[in-house]
Amino acid sequence: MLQQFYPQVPHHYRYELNKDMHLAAAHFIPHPDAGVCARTHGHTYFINITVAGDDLDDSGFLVNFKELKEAVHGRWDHTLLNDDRDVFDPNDPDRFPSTEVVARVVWERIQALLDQKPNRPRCLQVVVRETPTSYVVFRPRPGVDLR
Ligand SMILES: Nc1nc2c(c(=O)[nH]1)N=C([C@H](O)[C@H](O)COP(=O)(O)OP(=O)(O)OP(=O)(O)O)CN2
Ligand SMILES: [Zn+2]
Repeated sequence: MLQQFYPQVPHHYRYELNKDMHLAAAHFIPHPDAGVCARTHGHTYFINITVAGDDLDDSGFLVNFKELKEAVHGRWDHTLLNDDRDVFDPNDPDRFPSTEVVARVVWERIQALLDQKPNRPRCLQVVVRETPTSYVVFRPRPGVDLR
């Protein structure tokens, strides 16, 4: 995919899959220090999700690629991210829709999906590219975010 890159996550799982997707969404950062980003504007986010595990499910999948897309694209494509008040909060900087927070909440949503699977895959990394020149990598802390 154009503009995509693949930082490696060290691990010892037998399988690793990666799912790329893009997401058209608007947002604003609700803080005066954000400058022009405090105004509503849009991006085509490029997202890469890395999932790993030792065991496959009954379909021979670590997890169905389509489920990963639905969990993220299905929720936020063509939306104003700030409107999703279950996830984003204008009164809490840790829940502003910055690239950092978007990367973390994508991880949280994907890992919650994976936690329901009997083969227990893990999401090891989420990359969110907001513009051609700006991206964030989120990796869970083993034993803290990821069990
Ligand atoms: N650490 C962060 N910094 C900024 C974020 C962010 O989410 N995390 N977001 C913004 C704006 O929302 C903006 O959309 C992106 O900013 P920027 O990369 O500066 O965009 P440009 O296209 O103007 O970048 P150039 O490289 O200067 O062309 C701002 N900061
Ligand atoms: Zn922006």
